[in-house]
Order: sequence, then C-alpha cells, then structure tokens
Amino acid sequence: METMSDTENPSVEGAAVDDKPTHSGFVALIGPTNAGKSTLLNRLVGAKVSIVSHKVQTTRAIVRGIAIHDNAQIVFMDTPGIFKPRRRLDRAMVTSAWGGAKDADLILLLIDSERGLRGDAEAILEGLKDVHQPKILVLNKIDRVRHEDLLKLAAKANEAIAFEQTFMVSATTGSGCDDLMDFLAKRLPEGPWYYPEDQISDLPMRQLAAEITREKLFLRLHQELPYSSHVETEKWEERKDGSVRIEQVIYVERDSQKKIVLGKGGDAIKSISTASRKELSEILEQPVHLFLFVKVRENWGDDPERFREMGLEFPRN
Ligand SMILES: Nc1nc2c(ncn2[C@@H]2O[C@H](COP(=O)(O)OP(=O)(O)OP(=O)(O)O)[C@@H](O)[C@H]2O)c(=O)[nH]1
Repeated sequence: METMSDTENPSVEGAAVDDKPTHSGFVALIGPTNAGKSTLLNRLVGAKVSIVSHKVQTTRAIVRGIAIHDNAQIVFMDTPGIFKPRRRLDRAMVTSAWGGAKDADLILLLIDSERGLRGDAEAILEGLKDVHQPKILVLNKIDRVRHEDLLKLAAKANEAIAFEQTFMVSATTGSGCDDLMDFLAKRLPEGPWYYPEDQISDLPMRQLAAEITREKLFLRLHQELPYSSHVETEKWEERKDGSVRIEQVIYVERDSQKKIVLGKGGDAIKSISTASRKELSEILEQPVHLFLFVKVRENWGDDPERFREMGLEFPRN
C-alpha cells in the first residue's frame, strides 16, 4: 500500500500526473433520517462503508468514505441522522452530527424530495444557519417525484438558506450523482490528498465488520428489532492458513429481543451470520470464520462506555 510519505505518489507533492493541481477536503453529509445519506455515500464512494437499511437511525457514529474523482480526493463524513433527541444516546448523536458539520470544508444537506421540508428537515435548516461553511443542497429520490415539485422544493429551501448550489439526484439510480461529484471535486480546496489512494475507508476493520453484521441484522429483522441493538467485534485472529476468525457479540436490551435475534431453532442468527460472513470474505478477500453471540445488556443506551466505543461524547446533562 502506498503511504502519504511515498515520494512515488505524485499527489503528495500537490500535483497529479497530468500536472493539474490536486484538490482535497472533507464533506459532511447532513440530513433527516431516511433521507438516503448511506445510500448516497455508498454510491459516491463505490464501496460499502456505511449501513443502508429500511430502519431509521441506523447510523450512529461518524464514518467516512473516500472518493477519488478527477484530481480530487473527497472525504465524506456520514453524520448520524439529526432528529429530536430523547435519550442521552440520541442527544449525543445530534451533537456529534453538528460537530461533524463544523469540521467539514463543505456541507451537503440531503433532503428526501418526496418528504420535502416537513419535520426534521425544518429543524436542520434552522440549525444550519449557525454553520458557516459553504452549503450545498442535494434533493434526493428524484425518481419518486415530479420535476415541477422538485423545482418548488428547491426554491423553498433556498429561501431559508443561501445554498451555493442545488443538485437533484437519485442515490439509487445514480442520476445526477456525476454532476455532484464534478462540482465537489472542483469546489474543494487545492491541496495534497489526505489518504493513500487505495484506502476507501478509515474505519478500523473491526468496526467495519461490526457494521456489516449490524446491517444484516437489520435487513433480516427490521420489523421486529428496535434500533437499540448493537454489534461489537470482540476477537480478530488472523490464521496461518490465510483465513481470519472473527467473534462478534450482538447486544440487545431484553431477553425477548435475544429470542428474536436467535430465531426459531437458530434460524435468524444463522442467516445473519451467513450473509455477514459472505460479505466480509468478499471485502477482506480471505476466508472468514464468523462466530456470533447474542447477549442481553440492559440500558446500554445510557452507558458511558458504549459512547466511548462508538467515538461519541457522553452528554453531561
Ligand atoms: N426511491 C429511492 N429510494 C432511495 C433513494 N435513496 C435512498 N433511498 C431509500 O431510502 C431509505 C433510506 O436510505 P438510507 O441511505 O438508509 O438513509 P439514511 O439517510 O442513511 O438514514 P439514517 O441512517 O437513518 O440517517 C432506504 O430504503 C433507501 O433504499 C433514492 O434515490 N430513491
């Protein structure tokens, strides 16, 4: 793998092979839950770094995907959904999301154009007024709405905030995504790249592996399981034969949830495990032996230790 200090890597010197200057920077994706942030991130980065599921509030900690487009390296910060906080964990997520926005070079506000500005979107627009970075509006799910409604929505949002640009995209079909990337690549400041070219995510592998299992868990059980479940990778053992043994614990809050995760005769856990193992071995390009355990841990949503593990700050009030 090339490193930033590798003199062979032309980007380190601030100029790419064709002598055009390199650009790089951080882009925060902000938006109400279910706006499609994870789907868009996966499309733009071209590799799975975040969870896509039908369940709201799947994204907890900030994860990043890195896209290379023309001479630019675009580092995306996928923020947790911003919504009205109830529990402490929820409040930490909101704080973390805004924190992410303030660290970024550019802010992308992603709106589900079918839902428009109702509910959380309005609160986010309000919050964005205090954020000074350049803001870009991205209307998503354009495959679901009429063009004239899109134009009305764009006008309304631009009345509330002075967006530098408005894009209309569909994260699922990819429509409009190239234009967005062209813009971001040019708009980010000139400068050397932050990460080696072949690095797609700076999420530690253990955490990425936990995210993958969590995704399978939600995909399989999204009707029955509350989003309060959590996956941790406890052991990671590279073996001489080139395979890896991974042990993960799925934490739930109640015994009844444990039964759901296990399923009848272990059906559910088996299929979650198979799906996760398959994807992990594709990503890691090595055979994976995956062992899943289910444990009940009550009120983990109020446990400071969990916050630390997820890279969040425990709120004091
Ligand atoms: N029709 C359509 N559906 C989309 C599009 N983008 C995302 N979706 C769907 O919208 C739902 C939510 O997408 P996610 O990417 O999980 O949304 P998110 O903003 O990351 O959600 P949180 O993690 O809860 O913040 C999923 O069912 C996606 O398949 C789109 O462009 N068109």
